[in-house]
Amino acid sequence: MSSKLRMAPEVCVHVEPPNDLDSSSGCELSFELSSDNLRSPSPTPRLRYTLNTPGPNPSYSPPYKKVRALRLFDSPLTPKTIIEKSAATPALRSRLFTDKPRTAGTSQRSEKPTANVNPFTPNGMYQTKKRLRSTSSLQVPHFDLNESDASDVENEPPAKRVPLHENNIPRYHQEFLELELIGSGQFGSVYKCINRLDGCIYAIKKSTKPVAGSVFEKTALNEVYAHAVLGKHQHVVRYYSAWAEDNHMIIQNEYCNGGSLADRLQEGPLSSVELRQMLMHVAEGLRYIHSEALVHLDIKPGNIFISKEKKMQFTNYDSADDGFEDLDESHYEEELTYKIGDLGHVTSLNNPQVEEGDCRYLPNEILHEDYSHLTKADVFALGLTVIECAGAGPLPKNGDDWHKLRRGELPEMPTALSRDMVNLIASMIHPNPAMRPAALQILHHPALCPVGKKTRAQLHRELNAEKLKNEILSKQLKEAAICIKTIAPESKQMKGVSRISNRLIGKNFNRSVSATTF
Ligand SMILES: Nc1ncnc2c1ncn2[C@@H]1O[C@H](COP(=O)(O)OP(=O)(O)OP(=O)(O)O)[C@@H](O)[C@H]1O
Ligand SMILES: [Mg+2]
Repeated sequence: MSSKLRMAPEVCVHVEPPNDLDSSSGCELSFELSSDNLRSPSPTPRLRYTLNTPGPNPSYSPPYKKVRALRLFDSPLTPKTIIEKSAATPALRSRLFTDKPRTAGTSQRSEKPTANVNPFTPNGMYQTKKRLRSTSSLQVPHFDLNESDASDVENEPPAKRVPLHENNIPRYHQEFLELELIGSGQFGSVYKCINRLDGCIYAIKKSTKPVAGSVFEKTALNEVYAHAVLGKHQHVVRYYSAWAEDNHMIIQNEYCNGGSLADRLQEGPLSSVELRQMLMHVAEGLRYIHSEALVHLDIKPGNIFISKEKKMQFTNYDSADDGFEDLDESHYEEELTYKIGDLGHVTSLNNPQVEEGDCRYLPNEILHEDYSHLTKADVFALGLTVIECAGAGPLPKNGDDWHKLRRGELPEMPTALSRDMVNLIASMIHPNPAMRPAALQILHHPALCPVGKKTRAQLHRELNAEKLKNEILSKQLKEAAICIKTIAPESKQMKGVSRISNRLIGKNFNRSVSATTF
């Protein structure tokens, strides 16, 4: 593309912009040289210029003050070199030129840097809604004065704007050290990796097949979109990043060191306490997902992950050398957190694109394409997950037993469960989805909230009282330690006292109990 200054009558100069110069520069230039800006002739021009203006008496002199200001005529610079120079001046360049060449007829919008629109973000959902509204208004012809809205939508660029195959980045081996394969499923294989830079462990999921440009690209992106939106909850596997490499989709997630719930079930059913905890955690995760107007649609033990963490069970106090070294050893206990993962089937409640999950956990209504109670499909799948964890697995894929479960009939469950728990599970697999509890109702059910009759305020009061008691006991313990130190004058004697105190308090003795002995 070139901007053209007409020179009359003898010379015609083409101003060739640099390769990355777009037509906007031409626009500016031609504006600058408009007839409005014509000024008086300049002294002895080397070249005689004229503007291609409709006005009378075209001048054979430099056309206007700003061009003279460029010192075109008393410097060896040609218009071409001026533009080349200006291209090298960032401030001016950024004003004049955009980074990408603009082709004729390309709209302003296409020059924006491209990025996908995540359909699960509020903005993405809004755009989908608009698109749906416009489609439905096209299907039912009517005189809608709100046309501008629909035409806006037609002009909307597509949500997926970054072709994966054009965005391959070789990050995997550069950034991560592969430790081991930790699992594989329908979509891909998951590797335990250590990030070379931050030294932390991650679960990296790689699609088995190249997805870029294939029908699986949408599914792969769906998982990334869902992870990106649902990345901030204790009971949802955390997402860090995703990219395409060798046309495969790669997702970097939080590593759950306890494996999947399905792996855990290989060791036998959960106890009633474990079952209660698992149900509470997954229901919390579901409540969060549903509150974001999304549904998981593939809840099952293989997609619930366990994170094991050593947690200190006792408040630590000042660890100065007080002769109570045994007591300073923190008492750790392993704490399990269940997290919902594998978000490949997530869809939005506003515009459900249902991809049926595992048939063992699928409720009847989804098979009949009734999507009016999608959140309850997750509740149903969680109900069956609980049944499996209580020892009634493996669940049937079809046949009479499959139908029995869909009729709401509970199988034999080896784990001893309270009546409340049995009632809760039965309600979760109710044949009528409307009758199943919502995730929040599960959390408030007496089976999970045995203190359900106590109000929040009451629970807070009790908690504060316990904290206060704990604080007083810790203080007493500390004072006792100081007291022992001051009583024992010599280190030899001190050793004796320490021995006595060790004997008195004991390594495995509960600190709060030992404090009461003073
Ligand atoms: N974040 C993680 N931490 C630990 N292990 C994981 C993690 N993610 C996946 N895994 C392991 O990899 C297996 C497969 O993972 P995932 O379910 O995400 O893959 P998939 O291909 O989508 O499976 P599906 O067959 O359910 O579609 C899991 O069952 C689990 O054993
Ligand atoms: Mg899975």
